[in-house]
Amino acid sequence: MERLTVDLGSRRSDILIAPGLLDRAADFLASDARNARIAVVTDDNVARAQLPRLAASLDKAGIAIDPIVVPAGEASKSWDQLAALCDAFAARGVQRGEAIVALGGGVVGDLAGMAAALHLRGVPIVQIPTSLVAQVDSSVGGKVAVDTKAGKNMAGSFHQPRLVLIDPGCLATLPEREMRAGYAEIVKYGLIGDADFYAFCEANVTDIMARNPDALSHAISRCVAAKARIVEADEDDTAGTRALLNLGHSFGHAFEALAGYDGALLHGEAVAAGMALAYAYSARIGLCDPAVARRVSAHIDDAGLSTRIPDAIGQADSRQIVEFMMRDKKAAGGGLTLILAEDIGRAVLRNGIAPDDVAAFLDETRA
Ligand SMILES: NC(=O)c1ccc[n+]([C@@H]2O[C@H](COP(=O)([O-])OP(=O)(O)OC[C@H]3O[C@@H](n4cnc5c(N)ncnc54)[C@H](O)[C@@H]3O)[C@@H](O)[C@H]2O)c1
Ligand SMILES: O=C(O)C(=O)C[C@@H](O)[C@H](O)[C@H](O)COP(=O)(O)O
Ligand SMILES: [Zn+2]
Repeated sequence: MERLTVDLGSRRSDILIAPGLLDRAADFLASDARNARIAVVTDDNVARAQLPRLAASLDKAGIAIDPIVVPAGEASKSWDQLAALCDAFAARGVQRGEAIVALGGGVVGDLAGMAAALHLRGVPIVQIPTSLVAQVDSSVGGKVAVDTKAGKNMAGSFHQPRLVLIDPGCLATLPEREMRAGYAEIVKYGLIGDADFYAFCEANVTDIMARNPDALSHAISRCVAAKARIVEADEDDTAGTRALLNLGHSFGHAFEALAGYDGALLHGEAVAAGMALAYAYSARIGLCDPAVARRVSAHIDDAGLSTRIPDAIGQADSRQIVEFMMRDKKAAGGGLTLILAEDIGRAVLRNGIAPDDVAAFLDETRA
């Protein structure tokens, strides 16, 4: 079993990674139960595919689950579901110090984490990520949020998990499309700061997608270790270090908002296109070699992900895309703030980018 930590003193997270870990989850959760019960937030897909494994492990330890099941999909990252979860915690009498377990993908993790941050002004959260996005990215680092009319994750907080249990075996039941979407966040870690890992991705994309245990475990642990170091350096995303994890997200979040959170466009798909566009724009302004941008685009394409403005945004034009991008959480001062790139493994934060220039660039990519 691999053990990693996000060392933030009293907000420290322990991260355990091992195939089969879900079947041993009770070994790590016993202290979180009260009156031999524990509240588990999940979604309806994961309730079918993976909850029975968690329940069996806890049952052996004499602990019963109080399942709270939300509908699968991004639409659940809403004010309504957040309020319903807070009410459910209150109805179950969840007390301070008693941890909530989030079993699922990034939607469940972000939503349950947000509700845990609010209930009684904060109860501990244990993340058990079951999607690739969640295992390589969202379960670590404490960003929790819901989507609002203004855009993706516009109301949120930081609520570090006490514990993250990552069982790559959970991915056996994850649909292919979700695996591909998760791969986008894996590639991101190579692009922002680790050219060797990016080369590993290029060479091993087929094995990762095929859920080859060695390739998958290596990718998960490299991403989680990288994220742990970034979060330790800049937990609250104010120093410009954590912002690099947002590569592709300014474009991507705008696409998701315009597509409407109905499943037509997944987060990872939006980020994949956003990363290709961030590199293409970097080449356009002379920040990186156009050959580098083409290499990134070719790899994203090889992984079965689109590098273009998604059809799911319908009739929305470049101005509307840029309007959402202006509301990005990274925005500071005038103009757009984007994560751009000088090379593979060298992402940079840039402020004051002219919105008109980005709109013109987007128009060109559509032509
Ligand atoms: N907090 C962060 O740092 C962070 C990082 C990245 C992404 N996110 C957020 O995460 C969300 C995307 O996460 P996601 O891609 O996991 O989406 P998701 O939670 O919707 O999960 C994807 C789909 O796979 C299903 N699923 C999950 N695990 C499964 C399994 N083992 N077997 C069968 N089906 C399974 C889910 O039911 C869902 O239908 C977005 O809202 C994004 O903004 C947050
Ligand atoms: O953990 C982070 O920091 C990230 O940026 C990881 C992203 O993959 C993730 O999608 C995150 O939720 C985006 O954060 P936001 O602050 O842009 O909403
Ligand atoms: Zn993301």
